[in-house]
Amino acid sequence: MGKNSKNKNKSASNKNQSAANVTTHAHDAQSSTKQQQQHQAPIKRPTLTLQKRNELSSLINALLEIGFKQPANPKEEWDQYLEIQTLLHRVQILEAPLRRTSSNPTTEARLANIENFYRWATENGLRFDGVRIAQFQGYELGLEATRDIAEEEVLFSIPRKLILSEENMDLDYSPTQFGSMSNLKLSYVLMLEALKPDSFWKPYIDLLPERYNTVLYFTTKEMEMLRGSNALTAALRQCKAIARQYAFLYNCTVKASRADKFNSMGQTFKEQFNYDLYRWAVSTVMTRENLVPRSRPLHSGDDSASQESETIAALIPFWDMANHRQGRVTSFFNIETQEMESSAQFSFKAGEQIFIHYGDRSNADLMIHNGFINPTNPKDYVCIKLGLGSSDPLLEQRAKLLQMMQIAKNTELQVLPPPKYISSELLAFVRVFNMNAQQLEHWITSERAMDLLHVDCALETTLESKTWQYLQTRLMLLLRVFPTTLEADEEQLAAYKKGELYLCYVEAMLLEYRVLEKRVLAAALDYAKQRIKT
Ligand SMILES: C[S@@+](CC[C@H](N)C(=O)[O-])C[C@H]1O[C@@H](n2cnc3c(N)ncnc32)[C@H](O)[C@@H]1O
Repeated sequence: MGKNSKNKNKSASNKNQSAANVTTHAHDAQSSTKQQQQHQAPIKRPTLTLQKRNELSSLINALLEIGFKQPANPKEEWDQYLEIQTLLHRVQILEAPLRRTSSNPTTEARLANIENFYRWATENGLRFDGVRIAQFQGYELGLEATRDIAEEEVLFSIPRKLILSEENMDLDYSPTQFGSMSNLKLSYVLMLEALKPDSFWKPYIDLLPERYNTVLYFTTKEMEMLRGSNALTAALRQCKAIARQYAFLYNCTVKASRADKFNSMGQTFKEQFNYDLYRWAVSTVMTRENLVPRSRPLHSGDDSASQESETIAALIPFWDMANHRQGRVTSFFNIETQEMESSAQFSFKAGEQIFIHYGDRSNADLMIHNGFINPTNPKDYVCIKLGLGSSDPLLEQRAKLLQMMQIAKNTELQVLPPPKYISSELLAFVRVFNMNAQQLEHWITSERAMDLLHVDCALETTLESKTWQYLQTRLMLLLRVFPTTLEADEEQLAAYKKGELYLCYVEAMLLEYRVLEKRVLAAALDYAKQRIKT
């Protein structure tokens, strides 16, 4: 639920939330497109030879095998990533003839499709006032105020008919193995529509970027820039998960058994599906999705309250042209009108860019899933891994005390930017980690275990100093594993900003991300040092 929503008819629209299950209904728009489809002469598209298909099959098997292998250590994780990239590169070479020719390779080309988009969107119920889509340096497209706009003023409303979700999937002719993988289903729907020459959604798809800056588009050299960073594992896992999903989709569509039903579009999909198309669709979803309530309850007899609480991932044309600025969520799905509504989170002057707030996210999360970072992110944090040793004789007691504070014994905890530095859970974990048997016994039997979460909790001096010593050492080690120092990175970033050093968008983002992560760790390290002195 959106933090600023009190209206029970409005369902929140925070991009952070995860999505839900499958439905049995398709949109009206979808079925009319289906009818048109049946009367259409088939388009001649390139297909792959049997030999290439066989080669692809063995690459798919290799991707699945490595995709399910758990790496034993960071080196193995990195090596797996390199192996997956090599396999995907070979896949891309084999699939090259299937690549979609995009009508929108540049921002200017996207803009050339804008009149068509407006016509389609307004004919189908988009209402907007004082806003237009425009180009902005550093953002590609965004929303611009065409007049002065007051805070809270309604900017636009988008009807359900213009919202693309898994509900547009024709379940009679779709793979049954998708289960509750909402993002995968939405990506599948988007790919189907992108392959249809006369899709209802074509004017929207023609306005989308052709490629993205998400981790799926990083080269291995770019990924290497994250060496030493706490974001590396999450970035590698994301690439691995998407490679695995591609192989899974290949098996349940291209290599589907004869018993599986596919309509003519499904047949086209079987021939045309390729990794590049999936990477594009998944990145479109990752960078632009929002959550909306299902249009109909999943089970008959469900009331509107359950409809409201069950949300699914969706693409919302026009709304998804807005860029992010930290603030508050001001987009809601109005259950009564069945429209997505957005109001202004600040006042805007004519000509200014209108930003919306996507939700509170760390820079690592923004970089991995959205392909940008926020250099002044007040909600940033750096996740570090902590765990109790299995040979620790006090393991059970420590785990018990941690559990009393709802902290897992193997977990990731947050280092925060000033003025907080160390999250409550991180501090409590390190305190418990450094306790002796007597201290553990004392805190387990006391009713004040939660006090350990507070920085000013009264603790024995030796325990308090061991805690801050431990944090100091850990933070120092985290900074040391980076191949470059903070000072060297700061210098490079300054040179880039002065125009003395050329970096592409992703390289500059990665360099700045590294600087921001190191600044958070270095500030927390200074803080830990101060705590030791006092
Ligand atoms: C929902 S789309 C917004 C429209 C997008 N700019 C376009 O041209 O289609 C989200 C994407 O916009 C860009 N973006 C959004 N907010 C940004 C910001 N504050 N800084 C840089 N890029 C941003 C990122 O590429 C992100 O993945």
